[in-house]
Amino acid sequence: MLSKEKQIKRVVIKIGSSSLTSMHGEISRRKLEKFAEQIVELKDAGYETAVVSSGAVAAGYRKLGCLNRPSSLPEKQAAASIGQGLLMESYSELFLSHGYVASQILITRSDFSDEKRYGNMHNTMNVLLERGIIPIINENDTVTVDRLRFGDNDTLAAKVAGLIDADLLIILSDVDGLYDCNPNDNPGASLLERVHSITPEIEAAAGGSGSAVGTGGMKSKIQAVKIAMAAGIDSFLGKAGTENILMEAVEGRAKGTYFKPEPDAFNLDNQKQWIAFHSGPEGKVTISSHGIEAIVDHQENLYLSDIQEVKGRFKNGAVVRILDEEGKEIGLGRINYSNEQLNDHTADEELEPAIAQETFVCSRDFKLPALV
Ligand SMILES: Nc1ncnc2c1ncn2[C@@H]1O[C@H](COP(=O)(O)OP(=O)(O)O)[C@@H](O)[C@H]1O
Ligand SMILES: N[C@@H](CCC(=O)OP(=O)(O)O)C(=O)O
Repeated sequence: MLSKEKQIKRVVIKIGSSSLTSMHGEISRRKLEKFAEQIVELKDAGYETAVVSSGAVAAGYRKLGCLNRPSSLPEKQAAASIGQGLLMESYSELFLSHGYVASQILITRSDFSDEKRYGNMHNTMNVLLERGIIPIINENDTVTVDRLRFGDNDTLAAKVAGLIDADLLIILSDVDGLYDCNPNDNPGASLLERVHSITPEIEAAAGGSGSAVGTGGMKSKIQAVKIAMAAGIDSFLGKAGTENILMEAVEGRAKGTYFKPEPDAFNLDNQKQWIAFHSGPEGKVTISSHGIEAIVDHQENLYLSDIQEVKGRFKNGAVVRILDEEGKEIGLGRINYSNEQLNDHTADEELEPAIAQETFVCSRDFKLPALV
């Protein structure tokens, strides 16, 4: 179940296309209404809720003149540009009828890797949530480049959960949890009710999408849960459309799979999360064993005298990979000097440590590569 000591206040709810569409792949007003009603119940009970909603392509492709959900990227983007507005109109109307205001936030992958935009998203969402608004978030489909897309919204939802320090990430899908193998192909599959770490067996059990409208399948949900777990956030995966599923999920008694980070999971603050998951490290710095002792074992700052080798070009303030003498990565950190200052020995140690503890993330603790 959820951490006993954890008071759930802020929740991110992700709903997939397959849970908002009819048999023919178009948006189902009835499903949208039922979903909105459950969110209203959470709001009435005092929870701050952000919604990551798919469905823009589904809501728009018919009006674009396509008979079926398109498969080419330009057509999907065009369909999303029609559908996103319609989807928002429906959400706004449904929430307003219960006295709540919805807001739209469209995000691309690069918004997370740009630290300023990351900070702006963080501040905007905090204001909205604190004022009782319901942010409705989706990928900004019309402007995303294929290679840089989230594609599915599971990863986006996990990153949003980290961004706003959510207490729980709820992923609603067309399946009532994670099974030990794809239940669509295996009638005897068993539901896994509690998961404490994403093992290779779990990753192997998670297959692709079973529907024509879903994109990520269980694979992308598990990757998303991994990101949430690394940020110390509990997740729940359950079936959309189930009566009271949202309230039961926050109360820790819903049917589905609860993912609870291991007790030793590292709860990264916002700055460290950005360094760990969103920054693009720009260079490599090898440090001495004395430096490792300081920055890893004693949680102290790293000083210039412990830097042995510098690779790549970076400005002061960039995030770099930190390696030990054998070339093994020990973490990521924001370096206070440029590669030129370090190589030319023109850095002034008096001013700042090379890497401060507050801007260092140890690989041992977050257990994930950067830029997941
Ligand atoms: N181990 C598993 N447990 C549960 N579902 C699985 C598993 N492996 C693959 N799946 C598939 O993942 C699907 C859910 O993902 P997806 O279709 O992308 O939904 P959504 O639109 O909600 O994101 C399920 O319907 C199921 O077919
Ligand atoms: N951004 C897209 C979502 C893509 C998608 O299908 O995601 P999902 O159903 O969550 O696997 C849309 O709104 O149509």
